[in-house]
Amino acid sequence: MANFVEFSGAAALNQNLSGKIADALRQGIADRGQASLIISGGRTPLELFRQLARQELDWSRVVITLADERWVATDNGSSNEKLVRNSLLQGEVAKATFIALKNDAVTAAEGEIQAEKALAALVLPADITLLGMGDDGHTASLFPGSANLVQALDLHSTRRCVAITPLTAPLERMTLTLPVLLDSRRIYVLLAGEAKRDVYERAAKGTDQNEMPVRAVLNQQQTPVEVYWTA
Ligand SMILES: O=C1O[C@H](COP(=O)(O)O)[C@@H](O)[C@H](O)[C@H]1O
Repeated sequence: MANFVEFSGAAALNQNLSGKIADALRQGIADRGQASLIISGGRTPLELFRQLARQELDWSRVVITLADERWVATDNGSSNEKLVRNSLLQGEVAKATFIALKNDAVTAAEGEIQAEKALAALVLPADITLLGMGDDGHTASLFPGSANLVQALDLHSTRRCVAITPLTAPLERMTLTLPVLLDSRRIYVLLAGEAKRDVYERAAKGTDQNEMPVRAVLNQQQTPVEVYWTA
């Protein structure tokens, strides 16, 4: 079960979490010569990414990828890659290796094979996986009730990514699969606002992963999960 940590404000949370992520990456570099970081998009992590970009470490030894991507052009305002390029992959962090999930295929389903090939460069286990959560209980792009959710949640699957068409949100997506998301030394779930806290509490009580896929991350024993929340 996840450990819930409440902060007095976004500034305190972002300062704490950017420091923890940077420390974990430094440790990965010291122990193994390289580190890997899986991050989410959406609105919540923007300021965290700006603070993380100021952390001093050897970013050239870090591989970064997204937990999920919306299948839009990378200059589209909904692109998670665009958000990450503008907020995190700046200055020294531009030396990191970034693995994009979006490619030139017209649909995410058509882009799966190419995205799988790109993800072969992702060193697992990741040092840190940073996830968010939607009001519908999705995390990454594991959306409730979506057609490919069973494949994406399959812990025995060797697939690294799966195309998803959400029922509860616009845009086709590419998501990392559950076994990849859990193949991490530590997972942080970053939440802001009372509404997300309510959703989290509902998710933490139940077991149906099809209804709230974030439960597959919260209710597992494989990987330590910290839920970082602020109003
Ligand atoms: O669509 C997405 O939503 C979740 C949550 O986003 P937020 O805007 O509420 O922070 C995000 O974690 C995911 O990466 C994104 O693609």
